[in-house]
Amino acid sequence: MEKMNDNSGLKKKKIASACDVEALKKCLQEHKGDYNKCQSQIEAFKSSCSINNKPSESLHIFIDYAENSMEKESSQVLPTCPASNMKTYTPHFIASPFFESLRVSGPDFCASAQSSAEALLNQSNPEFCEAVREYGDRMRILSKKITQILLMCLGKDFEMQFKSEFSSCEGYLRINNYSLPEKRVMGKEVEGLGMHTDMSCLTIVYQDDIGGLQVRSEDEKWLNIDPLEESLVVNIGDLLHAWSNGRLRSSEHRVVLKECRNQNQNRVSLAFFWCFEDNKVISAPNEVVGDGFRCYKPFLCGDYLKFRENSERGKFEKVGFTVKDFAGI
Ligand SMILES: O=C(O)CCC(=O)C(=O)O
Ligand SMILES: [Fe+2]
Repeated sequence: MEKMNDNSGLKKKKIASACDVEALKKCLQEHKGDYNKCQSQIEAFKSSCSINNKPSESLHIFIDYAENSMEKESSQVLPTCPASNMKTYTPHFIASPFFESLRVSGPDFCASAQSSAEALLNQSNPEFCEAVREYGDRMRILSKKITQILLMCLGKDFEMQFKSEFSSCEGYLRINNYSLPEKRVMGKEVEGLGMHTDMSCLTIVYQDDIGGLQVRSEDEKWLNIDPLEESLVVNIGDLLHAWSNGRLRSSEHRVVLKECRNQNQNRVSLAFFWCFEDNKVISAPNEVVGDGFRCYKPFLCGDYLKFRENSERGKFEKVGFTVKDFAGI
């Protein structure tokens, strides 16, 4: 029997601080990152450290607003529409005939949302601005926490790299709107967004209840990532893939437009991309490469983004260019 030696005779229970990740860290280290073996620590971490990810009331206003503003935009003739010159808006046919997207950038999500609202609708909307700010700020906090956990999974003391390598990361949000094709061939899948990897460290996706997101497994099978209430999807992007020398694998994914009961319903998703700053040189630290081969040449983050912007996009069955094409050795 354990000896109690403090005055009260009771062993004091360690109370988890706001975000005490020690237990999880220890478990992941002991089991070399195998999270299946750390379920109880993960549950404890979730309850002590998670932020409330349930889309708030204001987020619904924000999604409705985004849908309405994009419907208005897409019904206009693009060459005469002032917003068609807007760098933050991706109209139909750029990535896919059924996809359009509005970008809102940090660190000041509110200001960015405000200028998009003004350009799209010629009016400001404080509610929209506030909802985007709240969502963007929460996603930034969540991205940092997830990155810290991923670094722990790489091995002992890797989270020490967080401060020096990731502290200048910033995020941007894409509000994606997928319309459904009017004519459909039964049983034929329709491409909403072609196969691609994200140009981020990581991406956090909120999808509505329609579904359609698919991720390609290592053995090249497409897995449906079905919407789950109160859940977000996290993808590792190309920047973290290169920084970790391929140990954290960038996910190949796409969006399939499904048969839907209500054909008038659009699919909406919010993708938050957490990225290195443009002028960061991305080079896997020696500790990360270890005894293995270095797989990527050091490169400037902004140069990779330019390369992707100017190169062929992914198709339904073929992934577009990735960091392997740009910096692979
Ligand atoms: O709409 C989705 O579920 C995913 C969107 C996506 O992959 C992207 O915007 O990069
Ligand atoms: Fe993506």
